Amino acid sequence: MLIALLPGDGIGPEVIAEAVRVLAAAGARDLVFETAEVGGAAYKASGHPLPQATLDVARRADAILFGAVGDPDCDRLERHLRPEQAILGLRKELGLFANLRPAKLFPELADASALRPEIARAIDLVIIRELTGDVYFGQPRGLRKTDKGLREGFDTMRYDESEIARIAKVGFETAMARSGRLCSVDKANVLETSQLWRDVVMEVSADYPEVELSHMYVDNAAMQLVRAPGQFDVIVTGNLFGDILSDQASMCVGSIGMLPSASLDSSAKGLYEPIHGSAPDIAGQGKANPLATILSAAMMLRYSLGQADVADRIEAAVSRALETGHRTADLGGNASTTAMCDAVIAALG
Ligand SMILES: NC(=O)c1ccc[n+]([C@@H]2O[C@H](COP(=O)([O-])OP(=O)(O)OC[C@H]3O[C@@H](n4cnc5c(N)ncnc54)[C@H](O)[C@@H]3O)[C@@H](O)[C@H]2O)c1
Ligand SMILES: CC(C)[C@H](C(=O)O)[C@@H](O)C(=O)O
Ligand SMILES: [Mg+2]
Repeated sequence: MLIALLPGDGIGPEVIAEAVRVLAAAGARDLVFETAEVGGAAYKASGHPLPQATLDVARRADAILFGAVGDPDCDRLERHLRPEQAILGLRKELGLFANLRPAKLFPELADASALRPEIARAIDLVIIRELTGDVYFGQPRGLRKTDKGLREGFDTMRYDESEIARIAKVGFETAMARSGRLCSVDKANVLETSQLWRDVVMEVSADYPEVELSHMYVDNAAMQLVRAPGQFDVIVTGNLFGDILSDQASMCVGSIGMLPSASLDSSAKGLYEPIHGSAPDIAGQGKANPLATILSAAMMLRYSLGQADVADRIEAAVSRALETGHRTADLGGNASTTAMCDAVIAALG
């Protein structure tokens, strides 16, 4: 099976290298890797953040393991040349509309959570974020001058009912496979897109009478995630709200360096990446927590490669490595990126 490795920028290459080591040590079967440049690294090498050759490898591959993109050197470039366009382009071009972001507290990390340990212990949820629509991709957008000569920026938040229905189905199916509870998060008290979102989610719910559906406004959801996260099992939400809530959820389980993700199309094809970015502030220092990427690799084995047994072994090894006290700085420890990965490999047994 062909895996496209897209390390990207900043800490991306550091954490991808560790995930590849873990895949080998865990006995993942029949993997062939092909590495390609993406993001700021690709821009600097070839003038485009998502070169055609990279897109071609991503299309040919059975799964994609992605590090992170984002480079301060590129912040002043025109938007279409910025590194972040690469991940947005991959999601859109490959039709990866369903983004699964599980947040589960490893019991050993109760003290690393931003929440009180007794609250943090209850966290085992998944955020299902719509990934190819919303204000991220809506047209028109741009910068212009108003009649008064003022600079004005504008974006368009939009969803059509088919986009909402297909992500809602992923939410309901996921809820069926878990506790049977689904919370749809929107801003239907203000936004037309959210009113449609709520209507369509309710329509789809008719096909899932076993699922207990609730609705919550996103501002309240942000508050409830901190107040009583144990009430959530599956959250389904739009692209922008899901982006923000998942970074928040990561601190509830200890660190942004802990949250993996799967971005799926309607088949088994997927892109797997940590939810964090290129972290330029710690890049090149051996400080990055590799666990989000290692756990993303485990998701890849489970969802795209049919190797759930190996995925289970990796997740158990992460748990054991944490139990034995190994932690990177974001979790309050002093293990380097490589030492953290060594601990996971040792725990594979
Ligand atoms: N999918 C992606 O590629 C992706 C995701 C988010 C942000 N970005 C990009 O990354 C760049 C930096 O963005 P940002 O600073 O807002 O977010 P970030 O996630 O890169 O970093 C936020 C903070 O978390 C820390 N952090 C992140 N990952 C960590 C890890 N694995 N271990 C330890 N600490 C970690 C960083 O050091 C930083 O202090 C920007 O260019 C942004 O657009 C890319
Ligand atoms: C880099 C950026 C475009 C991206 C997003 O907003 O989707 C990131 O924050 C993420 O969460 O994957
Ligand atoms: Mg984000």
